[in-house]
Amino acid sequence: MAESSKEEIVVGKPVQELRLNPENLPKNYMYDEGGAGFRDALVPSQDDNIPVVDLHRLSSPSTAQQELAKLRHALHSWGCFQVINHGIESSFLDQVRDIGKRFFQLPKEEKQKCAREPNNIEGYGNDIIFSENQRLDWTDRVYIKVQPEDQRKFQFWPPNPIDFRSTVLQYTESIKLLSEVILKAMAKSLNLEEDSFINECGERAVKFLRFNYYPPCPMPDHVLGLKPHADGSVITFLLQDKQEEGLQVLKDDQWFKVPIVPHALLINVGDQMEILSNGIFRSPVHRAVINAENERLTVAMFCTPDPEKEIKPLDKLVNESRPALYRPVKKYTEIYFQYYQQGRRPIEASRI
Ligand SMILES: O=C(O)CCC(=O)C(=O)O
Ligand SMILES: [Fe+2]
Repeated sequence: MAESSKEEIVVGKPVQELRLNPENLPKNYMYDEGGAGFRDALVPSQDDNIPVVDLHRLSSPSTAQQELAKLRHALHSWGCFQVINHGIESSFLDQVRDIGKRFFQLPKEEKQKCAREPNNIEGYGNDIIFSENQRLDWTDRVYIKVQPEDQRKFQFWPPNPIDFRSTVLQYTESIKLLSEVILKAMAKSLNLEEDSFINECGERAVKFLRFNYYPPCPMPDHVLGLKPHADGSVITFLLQDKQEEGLQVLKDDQWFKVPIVPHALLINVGDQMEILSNGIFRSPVHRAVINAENERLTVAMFCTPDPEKEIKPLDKLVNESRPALYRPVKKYTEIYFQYYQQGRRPIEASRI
């Protein structure tokens, strides 16, 4: 087998095409050890469920403290939470899912118009293949940088569906506002100045949007939609599929199913937030499983700092009893994908 390199060695076929030939699934998609285990994850108990944080309660003086305590607990124990009453209309969230689904239904030639280029993640495509023995994910994607505005590369944005661009722009604005509310609340939950995390991200903070499309798979017990990973972001907003579950999160060495909460967005702590919070907030390892019958589509918005900013534990969270647990990092997104495709966690390189 070839050693893993930093160059893409071959551009793989779309997963949507592979599924039409189930007898010949490439071995890189197969996990022999899978068994029914992949899809039999635990359901969180009522007493220790993935917390649901209500933004109305968070902004109302009589309930704010209780909700902040819930948020802090969520970020420390699960590293994720579902947010409700976030102000984004459910019908608009449906529209965001819908433009994604309609894109993946287009003919191949139409989708190829915004195909990613070798060694580049932006555009329509799937895993970058760095080595022959790399495990591959059963997913096709559209991955685009949506902020800062002057870094948008519209050649990688689908020209079809016709309302793709306007919907994405509106969604980006909504998430930008919501992310500020969430980052302020996260800072307050640690008794920090409310702009602490926002300032660390900088005025030229970067947001990536990714549509993850998981076609039905003939071997769902031996193939993963997305291999175990933690996000490289500060925080990630995940709009789940309306019907199909598939996301699992690792806690105390066990996989738990992440339920679908109607109208909610799931928020994940990313590695750069784990570093900023000096490990108080946990960037959780998660994965996506698939099924034989139905497609699944999710939309992830990764909020990341200006890559020129150095990210390190906030001074106020470092003291004698809790020394800095991470070295400073810069341009984390660039190293992230190399590690990801090797099934490794880039945060290990930063841990002291
Ligand atoms: O599709 C999912 O459920 C998970 C997506 C995810 O983890 C990601 O895009 O990083
Ligand atoms: Fe993720």
